[in-house]
Amino acid sequence: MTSQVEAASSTGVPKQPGPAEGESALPELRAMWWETGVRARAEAGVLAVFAELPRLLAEALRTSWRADRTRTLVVAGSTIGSGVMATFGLLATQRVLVELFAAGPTPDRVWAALPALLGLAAAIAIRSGLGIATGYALNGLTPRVDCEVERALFATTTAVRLDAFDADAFADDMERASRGSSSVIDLVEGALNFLAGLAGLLAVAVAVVVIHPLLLLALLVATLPQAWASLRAGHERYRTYIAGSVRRRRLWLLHQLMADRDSAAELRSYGLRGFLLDQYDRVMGAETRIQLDLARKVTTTTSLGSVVGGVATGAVYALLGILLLDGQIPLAAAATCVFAVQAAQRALTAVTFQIDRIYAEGQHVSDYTGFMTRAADYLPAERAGRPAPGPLQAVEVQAVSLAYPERNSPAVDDVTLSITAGQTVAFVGENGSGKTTLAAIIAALREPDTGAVTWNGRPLHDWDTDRLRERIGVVTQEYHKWPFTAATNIALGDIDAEPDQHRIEAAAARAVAHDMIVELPHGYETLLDRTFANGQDLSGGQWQRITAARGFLRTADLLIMDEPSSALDPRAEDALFQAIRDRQGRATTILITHRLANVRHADRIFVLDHGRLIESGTHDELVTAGGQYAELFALQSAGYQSPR
Ligand SMILES: Nc1ncnc2c1ncn2[C@@H]1O[C@H](COP(=O)(O)OP(=O)(O)OP(=O)(O)O)[C@@H](O)[C@H]1O
Repeated sequence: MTSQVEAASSTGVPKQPGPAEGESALPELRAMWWETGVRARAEAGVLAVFAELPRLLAEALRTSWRADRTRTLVVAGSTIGSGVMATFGLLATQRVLVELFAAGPTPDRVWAALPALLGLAAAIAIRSGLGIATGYALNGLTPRVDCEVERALFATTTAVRLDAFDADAFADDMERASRGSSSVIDLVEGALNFLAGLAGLLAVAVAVVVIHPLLLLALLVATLPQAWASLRAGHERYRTYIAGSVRRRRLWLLHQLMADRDSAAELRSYGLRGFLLDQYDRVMGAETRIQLDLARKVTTTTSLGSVVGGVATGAVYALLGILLLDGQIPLAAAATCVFAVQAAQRALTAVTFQIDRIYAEGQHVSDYTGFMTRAADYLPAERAGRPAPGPLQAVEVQAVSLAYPERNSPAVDDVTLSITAGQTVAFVGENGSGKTTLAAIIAALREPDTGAVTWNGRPLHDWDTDRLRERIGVVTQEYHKWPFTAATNIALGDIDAEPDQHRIEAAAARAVAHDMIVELPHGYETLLDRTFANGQDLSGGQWQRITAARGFLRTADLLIMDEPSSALDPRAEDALFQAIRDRQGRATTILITHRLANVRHADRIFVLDHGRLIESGTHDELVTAGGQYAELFALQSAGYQSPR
């Protein structure tokens, strides 16, 4: 275990500031750059909460307005109306009390109070009605805001360039943004409830000032300590959230490792159960200690606030008594003020709770909006009016280089080559020599740092990217197991075309997948994901056949096949390469494989080494040249010779 820590530290990965006790045995996770800003805000204290409030409220109202104008207007109108009714209600209460405390026979006093009493009843009824209207409007607003925000997030995550995913923090950034997207509705609700609470407070303040201005001071004294305490408590909670960010990622990782299907077999065969449970105990131990510490701090702060608030309220009642005895205010005004203090305390509790919520959710929403802004840097440049490319005549790779972030040497280093229509060419070379990266550049999936790739003489980025990609099929080495039926898994290869069972089966046949699919419980309609009812999984080789079929489905001018046969049995491999050879002369294929026997028929073989193109020619030419290709080929073919 110690060696693991040493290994992690020796990689130069920066340590997290002050890892909690008990976690030290776990490998260090990277410090996240986006946490720096959030942490700074979390340190900023209660005043910073108020400083941010206007921005967050504006953000919430903007989002709400965009999602549903009518409902936003209903909520705003009801909120203001409700505030006005609250003021009216308190003033009516005072009027009722004045009439009831006046001199004269009781029936006369009741009759005199009746109009004010009716006014009070009307104010209460209207306020309740407005509350119901707000509830309905908010209920309708929730799904609309959720949809608007989530749709925008996915529209962005699916549009950004592939190199975004190489950037250090992008994946974490995206994870927090998706958490943030679900906070938007909380922010909107919090903001609307906050405004409602504020309207209630204002209403009380106005009523109190009308009765006696000095009572406003009393009101403030009675309510502010509690407000401060609950704001501090909220602040503590957010600080803990940030402090636990790295730990939560570790827990999530451990959940995956211990409860995931993919790791289940290795976990058992290597006996990793105890090791992983021990890691879990350490992280959870630290988490529990931190949560207990937080609970203690929060309880202390809120208790303190309650005690101070109670004393302050007592002082206010004492002040009222003095004013009353001194004849400064009538009994009715003093009694109304007691109601007002209680109403203000209720409104303030709601307001501070909402401030807390707005601040905490607002930070997550800032993660979301911040991500959307940063992700915009990764969106492909909009260049209107670019022409659609015609059928492939030639692809030219001109002095192309690409270095991944934080890598010292380029993955592709000054490569120049050309491919003409109808050719089958092969990229070969040792692991990490840059074959996949070069293919991704040719497929317009990655932009080179320097140099250019042309399609029929014009740089790739001068063509309409979508139309260009339609002419290119890519069977990737790290294919994805899409959780759809076998037929759909193949149809994804040409998703814009009408589903055509005949075409799908033909593509499957070329990839030696047809017979295997027919034998599945529901044939082409078998769901290829065990997490669904009646779902099935396939072997690695079977998945690879489906992936190749997906590539064959599209009648692509240029088909790039990256290690399409690494998991195939000899018969399937032979049939697959026969299908690839059938394209020769009719369509263009780039083949990436370590099985050199399969590239003998290629029109041209390009040999890469540490990103550089070191040899090219036909199989015979390269063998005669006696370079790296000849050496690798000899090594591989020696495995098939009988030992001497
Ligand atoms: N997304 C990435 N981020 C950082 N480095 C990467 C990334 N993808 C590849 N590399 C690095 O770039 C170099 C070239 O990788 P590439 O996948 O192109 O090699 P390859 O020749 O296809 O390898 P293999 O034969 O193992 O498939 C390697 O050193 C690899 O570690």
